[in-house]
Amino acid sequence: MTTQTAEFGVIGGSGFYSFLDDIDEVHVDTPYGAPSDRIAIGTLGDRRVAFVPRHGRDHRYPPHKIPYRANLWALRSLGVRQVLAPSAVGALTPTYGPGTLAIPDQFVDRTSGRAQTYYDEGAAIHVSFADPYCPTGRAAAVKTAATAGWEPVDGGTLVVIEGPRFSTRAESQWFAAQGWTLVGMTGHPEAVLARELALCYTPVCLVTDLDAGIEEGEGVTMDEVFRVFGENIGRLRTLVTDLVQALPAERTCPCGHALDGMKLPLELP
Ligand SMILES: CSC[C@H]1O[C@H](OP(=O)(O)O)[C@H](O)[C@@H]1O
Ligand SMILES: Nc1ncnc2[nH]cnc12
Repeated sequence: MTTQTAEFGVIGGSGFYSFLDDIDEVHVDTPYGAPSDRIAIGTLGDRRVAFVPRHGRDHRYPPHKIPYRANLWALRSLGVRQVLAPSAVGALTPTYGPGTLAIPDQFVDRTSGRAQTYYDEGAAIHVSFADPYCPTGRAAAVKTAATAGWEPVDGGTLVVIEGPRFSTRAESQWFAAQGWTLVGMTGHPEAVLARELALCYTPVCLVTDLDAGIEEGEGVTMDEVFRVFGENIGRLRTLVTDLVQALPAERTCPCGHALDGMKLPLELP
């Protein structure tokens, strides 16, 4: 068992496999198996930060096979209470071109078959989830990005598809017709598992492509996602670095109270 602790967690997405310079790496085991990779722990100013790449450093886990439960559990067991979740997403509206930063405020789950709860035996636990993301984290992300000159899209709905394939044009047009604005593959169950552990969770979405329903070429490709992500990784890293330091150390949001009064069937780490 490690003696290392961190209060802030960052879960890196596609193309975001490392963070922080001077790190200790720890292996953390959980009742849900091993996380996606070793967890890197380091310091930003006076903040202790733990980083895990959700697909693994070698991108070995496709979105439907990511050990989401282990990742969130491991972060909490290190002391993490606030999680930032950078992610590559497609846009469902042509006004959000590649390179757009978006901090959605809602998501729609279109995944299937993923383990999405810690509470599947021993007691029925139902967390509130009307607003899936931390209000403090979202506000800080919007403000930090705007201050850095990267005006973000504040709000919108991320539809999370099962993948690993990208959407058909018809699916994509249907998503857009619902009023949903972004599409990704990892936002669920990551956000709800964070809520089930009473963690704050803030999405930081980088648009890498216009999804199939609005782009006129061959459709989204993996190469395109990685290329655009690579072009923006510098400013995304800077943003996440600034954001960790901008977040209040003491939580006043509702996230930490998600389990108040509930008789949990398991002991949280
Ligand atoms: C690499 S193409 C699709 C892949 O990219 C996104 O990953 P992440 O959310 O971890 O940045 C998307 O959700 C897919 O998993
Ligand atoms: N168009 C897209 N659909 C689903 N996930 C994505 N991640 C990045 N771009 C995406």
